[in-house]
Amino acid sequence: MIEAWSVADVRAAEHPLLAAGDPLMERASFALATIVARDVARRRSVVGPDGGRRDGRVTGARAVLLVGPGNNGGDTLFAGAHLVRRGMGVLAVLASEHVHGGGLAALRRAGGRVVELVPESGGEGGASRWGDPDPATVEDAVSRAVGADVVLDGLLGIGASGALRGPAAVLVRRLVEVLGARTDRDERGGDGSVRSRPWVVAVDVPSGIGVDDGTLPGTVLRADRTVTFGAAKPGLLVPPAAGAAGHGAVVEIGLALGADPAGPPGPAVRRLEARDVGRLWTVPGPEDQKYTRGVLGVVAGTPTFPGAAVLVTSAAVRTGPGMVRYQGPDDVARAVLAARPEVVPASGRVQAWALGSGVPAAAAGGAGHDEPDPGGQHARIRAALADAAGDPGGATSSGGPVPTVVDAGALSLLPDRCPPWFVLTPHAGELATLLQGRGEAVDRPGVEAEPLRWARRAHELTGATVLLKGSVTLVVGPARVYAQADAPAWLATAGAGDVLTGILGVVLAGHAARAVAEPGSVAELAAAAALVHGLAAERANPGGPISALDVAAAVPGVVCELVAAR
Ligand SMILES: NC(=O)C1=CN([C@@H]2O[C@H](COP(=O)(O)OP(=O)(O)OC[C@H]3O[C@@H](n4cnc5c(N)ncnc54)[C@H](OP(=O)(O)O)[C@@H]3O)[C@@H](O)[C@H]2O)[C@@H](O)CC1
Ligand SMILES: Nc1ncnc2c1ncn2[C@@H]1O[C@H](COP(=O)(O)OP(=O)(O)O)[C@@H](O)[C@H]1O
Ligand SMILES: [K+]
Repeated sequence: MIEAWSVADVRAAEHPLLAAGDPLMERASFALATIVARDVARRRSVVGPDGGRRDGRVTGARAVLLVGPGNNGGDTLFAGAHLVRRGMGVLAVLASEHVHGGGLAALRRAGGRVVELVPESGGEGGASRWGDPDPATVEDAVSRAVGADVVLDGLLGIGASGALRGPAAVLVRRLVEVLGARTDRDERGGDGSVRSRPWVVAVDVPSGIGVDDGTLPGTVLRADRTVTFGAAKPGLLVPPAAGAAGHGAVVEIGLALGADPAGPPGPAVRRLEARDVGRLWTVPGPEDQKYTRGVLGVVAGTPTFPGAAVLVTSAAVRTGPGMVRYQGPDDVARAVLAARPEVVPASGRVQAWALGSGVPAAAAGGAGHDEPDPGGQHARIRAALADAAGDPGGATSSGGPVPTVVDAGALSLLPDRCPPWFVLTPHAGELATLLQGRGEAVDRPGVEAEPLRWARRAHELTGATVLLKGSVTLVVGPARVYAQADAPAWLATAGAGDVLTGILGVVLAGHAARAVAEPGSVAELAAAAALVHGLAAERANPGGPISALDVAAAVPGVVCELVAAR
């Protein structure tokens, strides 16, 4: 599991170490330089006599450091000194009135070059604070950066507030413009020697991201790699900022995060990895029979949208439940059975529900709609929601509350308050509609700009666990947040969400008692389902187009590998 800690928690953990004189910056900058040198060697790899590639030389490679006012700039300058000692040509661009004095002195001693960023007009005059380094205009600095092998973004770290300001902001905007015009295809010629884009390494975080909330308050230089110190930060996992972080590397610097029982309750954001999910998968034993393994009840699809019912049930059957029961109009049930003869088209006791995929939302206010209840599915969903909440008077009694996936049209049928074992699975547009219905003024772009904030808000307003779908799937439940980024972008295809509904339903059915008794566990189960969904999408056709049904077909293989590796 990757654990991301808030800025406040990182600062609190750093405090006693700094007070004791621990050389945190030395550790951080040495590790940073080691990773940068390794990346540069890989990027400069050459074809050997045997035809295989081997790492190239670091000596002679060029690094440009973008240096801001704080310790983030300090880390970058010290790392620059290490890179000079490894034979690299290093140029620091000072983008701030003040920079870390010790770092600057170390870089100079090592033999690194320094320029001071000045406004295009030539500056306001006055002596330079940095021992008269050469002035560099934004255009100079950009052309140096673009021509380098590697650029280290050390403008701002966890001390950032809001968008980059001042000359650093101008520099980054221009650099992004120039780099944006170069495609990844430009990177390497056939002999491996052509590089028209430098490798960009963000120091601790890409400068100017919302470190705790994952927002992008202004232009940010997208990194190919982020080397982060002590622990991952939420903004490296949460969109949209996560998209600027590239590959991750966490450098251990001795912070005892999570070790103090009186300290913070846990990481701000978590990301499950494959081995975590293998461990929590329910594997049947000899004593099991179909009813002990978990039965999933599905209410999905309408005569107009029968495909969703086929997709939910297909994915569910492929995920390994004891049984899948389907409830819906006869012609939809026939389509389900034609695709999946394993499905039982009758009501009965279930350990989890999957509701609403392919069912239109109820019209606001209810009355006056052409077809107020398409195929009778709204009535079935209402009954199932009451059953799931533990209402004993319902037509289908499961004998107690059961965990439930609430997708698509079922989101419009929720009660005011839900138990945390309801998992709402909106995409950004559906989340905006749900929030509008509860008095929030937010639209789809608003949700996309601040998905963590709005998923949290939906959790607060409804009480339910909220799984917000997207390239990174966010799950917010009681005291837990997960950010899963397991899926290829090819998964953005109609019906993919229905497949997730089926997978998640079966995961919940396999852990029904725990989900109800320990509300905190529901978010983890939902994150696990998102991981399986994403891996199945990749496995369905690595690197190419996929159909939703192909994702469902790939689930058994993914589960098999996860379980075998635990
Ligand atoms: N934590 C750890 O364990 C370790 C941390 N380490 C390193 O320290 C880094 C944190 O250092 P830091 O506290 O000096 O903050 P950092 O981000 O470099 O700069 C703050 C300065 O930027 C300014 N500023 C703020 N926003 C701005 C904006 N939008 N646009 C322009 N300027 C802005 C702000 O000015 P102010 O807003 O206060 O006027 C202030 O002067 C951390 O990321 C890591 O790299 C490691 O060395 C080892 C262990
Ligand atoms: N850019 C992307 N990269 C990876 N996965 C994505 C991306 N965009 C969407 N997804 C995933 O694809 C699925 C789409 O679901 P949804 O929007 O509900 O579609 P549908 O309702 O047609 O099934 C979700 O699981 C979502 O997380
Ligand atoms: K940075």
